Amino acid sequence: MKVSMIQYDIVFGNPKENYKKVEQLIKQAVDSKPDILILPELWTTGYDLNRLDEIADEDAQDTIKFISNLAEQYTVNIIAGSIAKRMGGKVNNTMLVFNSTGKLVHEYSKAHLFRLMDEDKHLIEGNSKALFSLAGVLSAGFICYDIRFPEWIRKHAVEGAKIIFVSAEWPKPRIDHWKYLLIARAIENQCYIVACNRSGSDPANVFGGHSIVIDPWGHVVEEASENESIVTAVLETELVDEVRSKIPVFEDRRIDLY
Ligand SMILES: NC(=O)CCC(=O)C(=O)O
Repeated sequence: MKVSMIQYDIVFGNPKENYKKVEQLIKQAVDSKPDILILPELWTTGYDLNRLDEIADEDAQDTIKFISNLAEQYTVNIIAGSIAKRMGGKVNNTMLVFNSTGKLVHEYSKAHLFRLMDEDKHLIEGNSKALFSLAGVLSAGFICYDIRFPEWIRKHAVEGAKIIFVSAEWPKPRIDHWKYLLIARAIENQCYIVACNRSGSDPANVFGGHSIVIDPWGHVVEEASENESIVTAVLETELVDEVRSKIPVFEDRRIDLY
């Protein structure tokens, strides 16, 4: 399986400009014939949370139409990062997953809100699971701060997820946490990690890039620099079963103790 991560500099608070930019980047990315494309967190608005009244996507309708058309046009599965989705006056940070016919197959709203970037003041947390099947592989998709909660990721690995996708806007000052947390999640869950961060900056933060693909042994398969880039990697999903049978950590858990 081939995956491409679209690490780009999100235009602050401007969904129209971000749609234009993402259309160009997706057109570029499909040249390397990936099975799955992934975008960063809150890619239509960035962290312009004070203006969500104006710029959140009502019921995600604009984004669903936009990404669904691109997925169908290029026959590619798209994990459309996350967007600010308004429903009934409340806004979630929601990941949207489309298959290669353009069908929306899964939605997940960020379960852990990140107070340091004021998410708790503007957004509501999600309550649903992150598991989905795409391109024939059982996977799970999380959003940024979620990766600091190993129990949440483990729950999905135990239920069979072989690839953990992550969309993020992770700031540069903690980019070492980003890398080490993701390597730890790959090793402890014996799965692939495909994690797409943004690059560039907004009025409050500089973001760290370094989108990354990690294999089930914890080895880095591909890693971006800090700059805008599209990074493609090949995943050998059989490796997940191989590692899980060699060191059967899921079976060896002491669920009677913890
Ligand atoms: N957008 C986020 O959730 C950022 C999380 C983060 O920076 C962290 O250190 O955790």
